Amino acid sequence: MSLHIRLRLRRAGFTLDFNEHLPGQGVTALFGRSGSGKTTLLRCLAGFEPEAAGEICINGEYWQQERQSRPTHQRELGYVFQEASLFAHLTVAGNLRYAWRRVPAANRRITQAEAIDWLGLGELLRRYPDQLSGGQRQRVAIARAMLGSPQLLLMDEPLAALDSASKAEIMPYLQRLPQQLQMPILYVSHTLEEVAQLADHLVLLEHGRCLGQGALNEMLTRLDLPLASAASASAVVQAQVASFDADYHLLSVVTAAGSLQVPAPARPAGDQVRVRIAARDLLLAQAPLVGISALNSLPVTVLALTADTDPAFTLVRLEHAGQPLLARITRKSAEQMQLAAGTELQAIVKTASLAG
Ligand SMILES: Nc1ncnc2c1ncn2[C@@H]1O[C@H](COP(=O)(O)OP(=O)(O)OP(=O)(O)O)[C@@H](O)[C@H]1O
Repeated sequence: MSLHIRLRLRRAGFTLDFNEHLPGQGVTALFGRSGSGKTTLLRCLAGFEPEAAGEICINGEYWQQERQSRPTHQRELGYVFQEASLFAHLTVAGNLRYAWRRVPAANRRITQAEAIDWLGLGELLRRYPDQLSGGQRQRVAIARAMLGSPQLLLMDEPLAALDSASKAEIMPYLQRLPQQLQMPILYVSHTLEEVAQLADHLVLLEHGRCLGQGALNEMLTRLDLPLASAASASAVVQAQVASFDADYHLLSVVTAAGSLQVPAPARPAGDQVRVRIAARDLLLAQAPLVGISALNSLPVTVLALTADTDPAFTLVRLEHAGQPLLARITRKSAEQMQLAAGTELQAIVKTASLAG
């Protein structure tokens, strides 16, 4: 199962030149700054850019092979835009039914009841789009895109137009989608927090080219990419909820090699969560410390070091039970501690947060 995308599109002052194999399942984030070509790549996949040359093969099906290119309506895709474009004259139920009816019965992979349940639309079915909040409209747009039973779901910054409360409301629905939907999702974003919450895989775009792609945490902590020196640089590790301390509002989570206490609301034991550890929130010590306020300490090994873009700092890539972590410490400390690949240390986590 994979997506093979080889595309070239020339415009005045910009060339998209992309040639990658991407995972055929889960959420792949297309990340990069404004103008890096994220939307252009999605538009080529959707068949909106007739000038684009190359090859698009989606889990074994060719949508484009050099000069042979399927028109948009023959590409089984769902497209969710920044702003939901619902039919204003139809209720939520009507919008969903419209999408569902367009798919021949034999090709339907999702029922209306599933889409309504997965996006929490039960209470909204009789409303018209102008009676919905921005976040609700976007949930309907996602359900409608899913009901087209696509082979590929394209999402272009679906949260960008929402305020932070609406973003927080919609996020849990998005986080559950990959388990519910058996279809790959390409998700465009320029917000690292959003990517940390949602993506399994990350493609980094710059000037229309792919700078690198890989599993989320691998990419976030690679020292040769600009992600590691971003102000919000962080690692995201997989963990399981063990317990909740209601007195202190701390969630105990277990990672592969130890537990962490994370300030977060209650979650049921056994839930899989992502824990985000910002590079600036890691302190490094040569031996376990006692009598400090940080609650979490992890044994780590230095994998590599590099200069930060700020000359006062050094970026350190660490490994903790096979998971890469990232620390941003002063260059002076790195020199005084004589850090080098292979050095064993304790990483003191000042604070960690749940990413989902
Ligand atoms: N219709 C168009 N005609 C000509 N140039 C375009 C057109 N649309 C986009 N571009 C240019 O193509 C480049 C890539 O734009 P694109 O919208 O794909 O970037 P992006 O990474 O999605 O950016 P953003 O995050 O701001 O949406 C930019 O230089 C942009 O100015």
